[in-house]
Amino acid sequence: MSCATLAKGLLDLEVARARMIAAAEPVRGEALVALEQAAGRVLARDLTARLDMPGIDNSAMDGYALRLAELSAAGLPVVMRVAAGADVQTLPEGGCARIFTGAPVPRGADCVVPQERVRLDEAGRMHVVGEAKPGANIRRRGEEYREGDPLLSAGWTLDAPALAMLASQGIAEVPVLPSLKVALISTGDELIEPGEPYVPGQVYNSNRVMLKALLQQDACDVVDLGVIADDPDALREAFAFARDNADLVVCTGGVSVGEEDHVRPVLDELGGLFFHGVAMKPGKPFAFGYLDDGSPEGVPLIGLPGNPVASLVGWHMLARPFVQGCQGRTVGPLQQYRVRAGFSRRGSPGRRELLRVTLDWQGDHPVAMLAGGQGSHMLHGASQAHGYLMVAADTEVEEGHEYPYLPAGQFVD
Ligand SMILES: Nc1nc2c(c(=O)[nH]1)N[C@H]1C(S)=C(S)[C@@H](COP(=O)(O)OP(=O)(O)OC[C@H]3O[C@@H](n4cnc5c(N)ncnc54)[C@H](O)[C@@H]3O)O[C@H]1N2
Ligand code: MOO
Repeated sequence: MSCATLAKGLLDLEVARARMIAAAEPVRGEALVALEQAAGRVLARDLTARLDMPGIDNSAMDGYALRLAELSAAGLPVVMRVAAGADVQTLPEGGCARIFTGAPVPRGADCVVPQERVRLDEAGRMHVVGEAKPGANIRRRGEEYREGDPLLSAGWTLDAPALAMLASQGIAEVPVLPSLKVALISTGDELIEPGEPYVPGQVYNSNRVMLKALLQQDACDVVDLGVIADDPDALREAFAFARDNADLVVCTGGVSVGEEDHVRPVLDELGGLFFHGVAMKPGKPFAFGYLDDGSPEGVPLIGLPGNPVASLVGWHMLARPFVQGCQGRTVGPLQQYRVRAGFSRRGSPGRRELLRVTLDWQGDHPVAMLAGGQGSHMLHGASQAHGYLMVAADTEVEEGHEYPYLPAGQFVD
């Protein structure tokens, strides 16, 4: 998108995203944690295999292990039985072994035939029905990787399959980067907490639980400072505490231009603003800066808009890539592919719009439909969405035309 089309004073979304990624400094240090505690954590060092995988030749099927050369119309007597966990034995000549999935293939056997493809005669001899091929159904030692081969690189996020692979190597503890400590602040005199009695005019604090969940999903340690009043002194005090007790400060609300919006002036006073205002809808008044802690740059602060969906979009597009960079994770480009719109809609002047949509897969191609109301205060649509349809500034959405679609799965990887 050309910058000429941007609303005045607003940064292009891709430029803002690139700035956030470039500004992220990975946390330093290393901690050894148990595998069970390591989900979502980031690997601090490259890991190599301790063992060949698989560790021994073993059977891929419940069946019979044999020497192919010994197969004849007379069949083979079943002379041994090997279950998973047994020692590696040698197959006596002229016989076959009853074998189970994962069990060590006896020395000498060169094929396993699944039990569905054999017939046992009255004398208990095994006959293969159909063809048997050399090496069939044997999982060879080291066929996946060998001792010393690279397994995972530093910066890898430890998800369930990665943890399972490490467990399969007998690894019980992993070296990870320290958790990012994030102070979370909600601002707004109108905010009440879920569970409190409803008072018309007051607003339940939904950003707090949303951001806590998002931060925790990304394995951050959250220092929740609760709600801070719309008052510069209170905000100053909260920012100073957050700066001294966290690696990053995230606050919501009070980041726009009204006289009740104190985030920007207090940030100017306690540190410095890096940028404020991004040409995206929702999420325009996104602010990023540093709180001065005496170091060259200080403690980063992200100011997300108060409107809940603006906060969510600001997190997905800009705050999360910064957090991932600070966690030592590699941040890739936004994943997108083109999808046809199943609706028409007027364009957003000067701002790229991120419409919350569902994908309808009933036809021969997916069609994006609006997931619900698109106001930046409308959480229902956001809760139903499968992803965002990204529409350039000043661009009308025309039914049947294709637009970039950003699947939501990329924001929880
Ligand atoms: N004159 C202008 N007014 C506004 C502009 C503008 O450019 N000029 N921008 C609008 C846009 S866009 C957005 S987004 C909002 C963001 O404003 P703030 O970040 O200052 O947020 P607040 O004013 O504090 O609150 C906005 C809205 O969100 C509700 N809110 C706030 N915190 C929470 C929370 N924790 N949980 C649930 N809801 C929350 C709040 O009650 C307000 O309804 O500014 C526009 N205005
Ligand atoms: O950026 Mo605001 O989020 O349009 O409502």
